[in-house]
Amino acid sequence: MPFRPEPTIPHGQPARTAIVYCNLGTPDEPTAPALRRYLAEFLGDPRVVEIPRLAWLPILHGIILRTRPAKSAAKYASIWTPEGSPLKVWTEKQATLLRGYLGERGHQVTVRHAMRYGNPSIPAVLDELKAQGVARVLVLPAYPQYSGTTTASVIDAVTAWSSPVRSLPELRFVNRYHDDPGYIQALARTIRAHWMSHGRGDHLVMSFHGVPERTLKLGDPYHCECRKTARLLGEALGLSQDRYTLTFQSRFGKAKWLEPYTEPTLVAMAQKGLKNVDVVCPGFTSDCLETLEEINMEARHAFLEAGGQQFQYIPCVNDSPEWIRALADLAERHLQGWPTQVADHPMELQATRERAQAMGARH
Ligand SMILES: C=CC1=C(C)c2cc3[nH]c(cc4nc(cc5[nH]c(cc1n2)c(C)c5CCC(=O)O)C(CCC(=O)O)=C4C)c(C)c3C=C
Ligand SMILES: [Fe+2]
Ligand SMILES: [Fe+2]
Repeated sequence: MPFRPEPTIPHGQPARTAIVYCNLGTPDEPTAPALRRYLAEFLGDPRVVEIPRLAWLPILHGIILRTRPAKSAAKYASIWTPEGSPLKVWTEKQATLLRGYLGERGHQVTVRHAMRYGNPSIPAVLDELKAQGVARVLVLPAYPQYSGTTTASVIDAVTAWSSPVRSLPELRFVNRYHDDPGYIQALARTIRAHWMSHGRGDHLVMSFHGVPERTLKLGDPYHCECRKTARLLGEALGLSQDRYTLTFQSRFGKAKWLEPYTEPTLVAMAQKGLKNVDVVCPGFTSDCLETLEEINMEARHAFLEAGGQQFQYIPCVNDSPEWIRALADLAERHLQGWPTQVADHPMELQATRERAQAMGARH
């Protein structure tokens, strides 16, 4: 490891450093009331819908929250698992595995997951960590590409929590890792493994969550970062530019969003004679409604209806070892300078020295 030596902490001391791995959040149940609560919080966030509050809140509460919750609940019901929402299941699993990886590397850190909307909320997790005496918190969003709508909103939630707190832990934020080699390799390996076991289509569509086009004009780097991820992923897979296409999905509302849109692109491809397509969603680090329902159900149906013959959905990086290793590397880089390495136990050190001396080693 090329890292400089870090201060160590004695054995048996509580971990005073924490990582909060933050994802978007998901409803507690696939029901209209649970969806109403979740969507009210999500779509009430001024980072997500940038319409003046006075105009937006009556539309949100008077129209959208009367109709959308039931429709969205039916979609969630179609992907729900016995353990709950896929986004929740994967996010929890990723945090557990990250804790294990970092522990194996000798770091004494608490790893918790938190959700920007819904539960466990960012303030609830931070309150708990503070009560445990945690002195340093690394906030690691589950979003590789920075967007004001997602990453900055996580930062808002943390700073809103911190503003009434007198004695604050040290805080660090990871803003982006869209071009991180570990992330790109984890994506490339997931895709190659899928090709090896299921065969390869004639074209790869890389579908990212969209944002309103206006945010690009206002300086949001999201579009740029999606393009860079797509280019690096294409290079890692050895694909020429005509073998893959970058698209944007999940448009919300009437405004223009980033183009090209995923589903119309797939339909146009099928109409032009493309028979076999592979679709991957590199901006999503865990499978969720937007990948399992919107892509693997709705977009699949549209492609096949338009004349396509085979639609292969390639799952997200989820709990793949390459991805967890990439997350651990990323966390390790951002933890630098914080005392997280557990010192070797003095008794064990002594025993090792004695063994080495008995074997004739020179110190
Ligand atoms: C990956 C990054 C994401 C960006 C950027 C993003 C922007 C964004 N989203 C909406 C509206 C909705 N998104 C919804 C679901 C959803 N969005 C993301 C990620 C990003 N969103 C994920 C991972 C999910 C799935 C959550 C899950 O529970 O599985 C939904 C809710 C579902 C529905 O009712 O359709 C909405 C609404 C906007 C407006 C926006 C940027 C302005
Ligand atoms: Fe979204
Ligand atoms: Fe969607």
